[in-house]
Amino acid sequence: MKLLIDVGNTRIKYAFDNKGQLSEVKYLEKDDLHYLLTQEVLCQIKKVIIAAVGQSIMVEQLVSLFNDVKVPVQMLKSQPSFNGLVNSYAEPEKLGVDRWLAMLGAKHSFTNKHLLVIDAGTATTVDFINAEGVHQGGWILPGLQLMRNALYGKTEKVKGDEQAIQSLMFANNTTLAVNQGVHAATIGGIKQAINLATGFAAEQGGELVIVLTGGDAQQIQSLLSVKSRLINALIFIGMQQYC
Ligand SMILES: Nc1ncnc2c1ncn2[C@@H]1O[C@H](COP(=O)(O)OP(=O)(O)O)[C@@H](O)[C@H]1O
Ligand SMILES: CC(C)(COP(=O)(O)O)[C@@H](O)C(=O)NCCC(=O)O
Ligand SMILES: [K+]
Repeated sequence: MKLLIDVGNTRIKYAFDNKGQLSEVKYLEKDDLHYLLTQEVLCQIKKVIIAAVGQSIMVEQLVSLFNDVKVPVQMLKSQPSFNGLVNSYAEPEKLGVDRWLAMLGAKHSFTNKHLLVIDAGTATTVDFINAEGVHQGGWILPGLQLMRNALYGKTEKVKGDEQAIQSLMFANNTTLAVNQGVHAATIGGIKQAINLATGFAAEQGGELVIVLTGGDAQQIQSLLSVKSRLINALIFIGMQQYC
């Protein structure tokens, strides 16, 4: 059994791969580490695979914990190409490994499709891969929480709470104006990406699939007017290709 860990800038997620079977995805709480390090669980873990884009101190702690108990740890990095996916960055390792894995997960889930992969986490990332598996590039936007926090932090009178948004209408109080505003900005950006991706797909022929993942994926999906697929475990499906 392999333990797969995804360290994002907000949360740490983990799942187990048991001979190709993926467990459900869990959010790492403090007590979980004690559980993972119990003899019962540890003797089943043959290897730990980590993909990290943040929280370096936590990552160091995790690595040293598993080193102490002699469980091998593999740190993943974005590569120039792997399993038919081609990285477009001139410096491939600089592409966030979570973006790389989400693309690998999407490509594995929908073969021979043009893919627009959206990871709505701390940042909202958008990446486009053509049906041949060649990454055409992407965008990094502040995530929903980050946009709200930027407003709360740098203004005096803008305050509010996070709210699930049902509509993108103009708002007439501060809280809704912020919440609907940041959602509208995000959905607007995603629609722009869909337009671009649709153009590429029409030029090259073939179907476009929009794939969502990340903490805010459900919110975003509910506001998108076009069909999309939400895969919570997308990054882990990508990680399984390194098992
Ligand atoms: N229970 C939660 N805890 C933290 N963030 C949450 C929660 N539910 C939804 N979110 C949203 O999800 C985002 C984090 O998503 P996630 O995919 O875990 O990010 P990352 O991979 O960057 O750590 C937050 O910015 C927030 O907007
Ligand atoms: C863009 C990101 C901050 C997203 O991180 P997340 O929201 O998952 O915490 C991360 O993928 C990252 O640090 N990327 C490196 C820069 C790049 O991809 O170009
Ligand atoms: K993310």
